Amino acid sequence: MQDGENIRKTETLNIDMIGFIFYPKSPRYIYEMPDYMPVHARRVGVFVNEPRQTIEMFADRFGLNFIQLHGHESPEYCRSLQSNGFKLIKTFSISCIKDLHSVYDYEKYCNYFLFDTKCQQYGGSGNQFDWSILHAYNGNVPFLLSGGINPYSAKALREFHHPRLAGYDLNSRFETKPGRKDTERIRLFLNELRQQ
Ligand SMILES: O=C(O)c1ccccc1N[C@@H]1O[C@H](COP(=O)(O)O)[C@@H](O)[C@H]1O
Repeated sequence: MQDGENIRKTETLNIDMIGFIFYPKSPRYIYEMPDYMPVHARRVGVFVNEPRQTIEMFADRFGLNFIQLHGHESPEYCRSLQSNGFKLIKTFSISCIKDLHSVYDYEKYCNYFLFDTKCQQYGGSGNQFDWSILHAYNGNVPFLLSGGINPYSAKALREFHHPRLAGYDLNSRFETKPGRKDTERIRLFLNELRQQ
């Protein structure tokens, strides 16, 4: 998210985490702190194949609680970030069961995994993948479900169960424009999601 007032409003919806995209090619890219930063929601920084110095600089500047690695970062790189005190969310791009094979190499170093749709531009595609592929994931690390989740996804999400599912990542399908969330759309969606 990019705008202070928009962040403040979104946080009132009892969101657990709010994300900041530090990928320069993204329309959501941010490099200066907005005039309001989340207090209750955890701050997540999203990086794509960045060197450690860049992650450290933004983590310090934005007071990040989690680092989301959305590129081709290796297990060794995750190990080194973790040993420097970072809490990690490692993204895996999914289009078939084979895409889950490498996740187990990252287990020791990550607090969460994030399963997103495989696409050309790393993330923010707005497209969903076949969530049933995730039934093949039998690791211990909890995961966040991502990729094109939209205001009409609530029913399907309520019907999707997995013992390690820890949360949902709402991005481009809940925006008025890149980097700005439609808080009313999120509020209605959360109400529907929480229905029995
Ligand atoms: O949103 C972006 O611009 C972005 C760019 C580069 C890497 C990740 C990015 N966003 C992440 O992509 C997923 C899925 O988003 P969507 O729902 O399909 O729009 C999400 O984790 C975002 O944090």
